[in-house]
Amino acid sequence: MEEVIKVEQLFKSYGRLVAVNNLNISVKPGMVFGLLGANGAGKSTAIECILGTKRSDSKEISILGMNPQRERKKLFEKVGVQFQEANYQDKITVSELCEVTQSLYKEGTNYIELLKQFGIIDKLNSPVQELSGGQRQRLFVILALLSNPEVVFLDELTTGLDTKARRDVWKILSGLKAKGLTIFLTSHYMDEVEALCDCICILKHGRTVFYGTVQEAINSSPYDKLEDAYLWYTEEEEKDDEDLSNNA
Ligand SMILES: Nc1ncnc2c1ncn2[C@@H]1O[C@H](COP(=O)(O)OP(=O)(O)OP(=O)(O)O)[C@@H](O)[C@H]1O
Repeated sequence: MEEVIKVEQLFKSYGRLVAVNNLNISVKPGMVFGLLGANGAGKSTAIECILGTKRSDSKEISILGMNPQRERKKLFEKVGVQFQEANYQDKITVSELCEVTQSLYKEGTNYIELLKQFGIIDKLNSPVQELSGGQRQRLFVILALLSNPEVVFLDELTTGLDTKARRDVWKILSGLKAKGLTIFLTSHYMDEVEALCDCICILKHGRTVFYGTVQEAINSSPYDKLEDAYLWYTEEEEKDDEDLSNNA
């Protein structure tokens, strides 16, 4: 297969607000792809449209060659999704939530091993509600990996994690990538993007303002650090707009 994720001319609006405007994405097997942009740029909307959980207009959207709306059940055996907040029963424990989630899939992976890798094995019998924000975040990444997926979508992967936990998550994901996992992530942390992403797309008000590698993003900007280049891409248009209005 040439592309694990293919998106052509994706448009999504909420009433008069155009949240995603002509988005094109191509993710090859084993690649880590990062969708970046400020709050409200359209990242979560784009992910939901790609996964088919939100309706959109597009020329084509496919994951592993399948249409996410038409081939939902088959597709979700092979696709992991990390939710920002999962729905779970009040008193459910970590092991119970892992069991319930795993039971949704034909093939599963060893969640005990994942809990160990992600450093929350001591919480096995704790209610999910009693986990700290960072521990819960790690649990949601684990849940996304339980089906032993070929591709995983991670929305704001390490938000709320401490420095060591972030590094640990990066290491685990790099290991999974080495085994062939394709990863689609969103992140607000440029160090994370530099550590993980082979290709990035920067959105601004739903439009793509940069698409390419981290190095290309830096090279095409006046800066030599990704964070500065990223801010330049996301702020430049506003400067132009201001110039235009000043000259008007
Ligand atoms: N259900 C909705 N109805 C109306 N507008 C929405 C809805 N969901 C999102 N929006 C708007 O669409 C735009 C894109 O939102 P989206 O959540 O996709 O951004 P994001 O890039 O994921 O932001 P963040 O980094 O804050 O998570 C925003 O202006 C948001 O207010």
